[in-house]
Amino acid sequence: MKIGIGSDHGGYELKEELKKYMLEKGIDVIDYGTNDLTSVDYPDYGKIVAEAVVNKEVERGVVICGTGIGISIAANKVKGIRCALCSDTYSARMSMEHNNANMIALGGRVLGVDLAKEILSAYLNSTFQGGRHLRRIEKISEIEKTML
Ligand SMILES: O=C(CO)[C@H](O)[C@H](O)[C@H](O)COP(=O)(O)O
Repeated sequence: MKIGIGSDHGGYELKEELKKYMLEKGIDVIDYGTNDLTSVDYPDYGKIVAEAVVNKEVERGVVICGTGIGISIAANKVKGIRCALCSDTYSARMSMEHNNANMIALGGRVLGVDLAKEILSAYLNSTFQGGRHLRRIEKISEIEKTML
């Protein structure tokens, strides 16, 4: 599996931890920045990872800012993205099983590293269940088509 990861400065430290965690597990990771704690703007990183997912450079994306809120909002503006902000393992699993989320967002100032790893693992180890959930995902795509 190839995962794209990105963060602003508020998510940088957690990004580095999660990148190391995935690499240790043999997961291919592309890091889209940021590369240090210098203040940057989360929409830039939400967008670049979201575009990498939509363009199939990576299979799924992980984005991190201070709360995960801003970067998830930004990622969800890219057509075809379903980015789920997760702060517990159940939601992370459901985001894939029910919502087929192609990205998750995490809060670097909200989550401890161990919980963040558990959330990421729950997300990566889950698969979309299809069925009634597919119908609902398709309705989300229909909404996207009507957007101006
Ligand atoms: O998106 C956010 C808030 O909605 C993130 O938490 C940002 O990382 C945060 O806003 C950055 O704040 P800072 O005071 O500029 O470090």
